[in-house]
Amino acid sequence: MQRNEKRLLMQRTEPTQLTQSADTLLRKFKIKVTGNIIWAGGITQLILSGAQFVLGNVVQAWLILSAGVFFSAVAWFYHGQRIPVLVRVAFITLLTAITMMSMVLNGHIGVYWTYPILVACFFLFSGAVSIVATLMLALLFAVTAFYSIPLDESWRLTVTLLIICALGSVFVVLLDELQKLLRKLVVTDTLTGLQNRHLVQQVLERAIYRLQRYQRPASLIMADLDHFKRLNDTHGHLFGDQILKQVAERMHTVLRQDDQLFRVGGEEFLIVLAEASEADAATVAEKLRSLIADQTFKGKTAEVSVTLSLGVAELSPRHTWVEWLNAVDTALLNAKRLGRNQVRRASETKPEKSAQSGIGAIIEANSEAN
Ligand SMILES: Nc1nc2c(ncn2[C@@H]2O[C@H](COP(=O)(O)OP(=O)(O)OP(=O)(O)O)[C@@H](O)[C@H]2O)c(=O)[nH]1
Repeated sequence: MQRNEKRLLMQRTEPTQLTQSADTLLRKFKIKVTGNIIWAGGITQLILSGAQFVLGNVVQAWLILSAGVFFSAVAWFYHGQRIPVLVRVAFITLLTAITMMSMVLNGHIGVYWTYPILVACFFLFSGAVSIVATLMLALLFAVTAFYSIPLDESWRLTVTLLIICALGSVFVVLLDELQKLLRKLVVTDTLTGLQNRHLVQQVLERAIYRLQRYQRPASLIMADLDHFKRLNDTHGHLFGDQILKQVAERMHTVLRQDDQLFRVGGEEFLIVLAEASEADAATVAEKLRSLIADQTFKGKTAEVSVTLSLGVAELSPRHTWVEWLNAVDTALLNAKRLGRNQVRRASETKPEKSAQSGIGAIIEANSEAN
């Protein structure tokens, strides 16, 4: 199978959901939750205003009705978008004011609204801000309770509000951890533990910026295991997986700390070398080649020899990140054509016309899908 065909097939079989970044997914989720909370706030206030009209509390009824109309308008206006912090603060402040007023005028009846407001606050704000904001609200409600309902009940309310604050804080911390984990999972290749292709564009663009701004060189190495299909067919896919893991581990031993190693395809690896000319990168590539070829690999069921073909390309000031990737890809293709188990440089390779279907175009297509 042609290399580019193989990659396009891989691209098609990856679920779209996985190609979205963790941040995009979480941002969309937060937008949805925040919008729904404001809608719920608006509709609840509209219903409550009706009840106040029936009870004859006209001033309260108008106040609550205005809040309900405002919240509903905000939810409608910002539908599917991030609601600005100031609007969220206004939402919570208005609800708090209405609840405090209700506690003063109606005693216990107002108390019931303190709980959903605290919970909403945890959803509307994130991290430490939500913890501090809910604590402040709990204190405000407690003070109002001591003023408007019997003392023993005020204590009970204060304790239950503080319990909600504590539970909510645990929820915020867990969510934060989950977000970090999700972010890591999205950019990690689960088989080898290397970075997958998600951050490639970002890392290459940073290298381009450093070259343009500070004239710092950078080079790429693209490495592909030779005849890996044959190895899979002979020893099985699980054996192939063991070899892939060991190859990744061996590669690490040659690289410096600030070199970035990605697994960008099935048996294909990309290395971004900061501060390296093409000659430096070719030296590293040659070390990698001999490190893989000179020592056998031991899987659970067999011991095999494996070889690696590598392409090398230095970043030039006229390169976009896609062109740079395609340059190294073409050099690798050349290494394959010339017999495999060797290193080829982009400077000695004629650029390919089919750059549009190369690895650069594929990673670009994945980024655009995010
Ligand atoms: N074990 C294992 N195999 C994989 C994985 N991803 C891709 N492959 C296999 O890698 C092989 C790649 O085969 P080809 O595209 O024909 O390439 P090749 O046999 O290495 O040939 P050249 O690259 O031309 O030297 C296929 O058999 C894939 O199934 C993986 O995660 N684990």
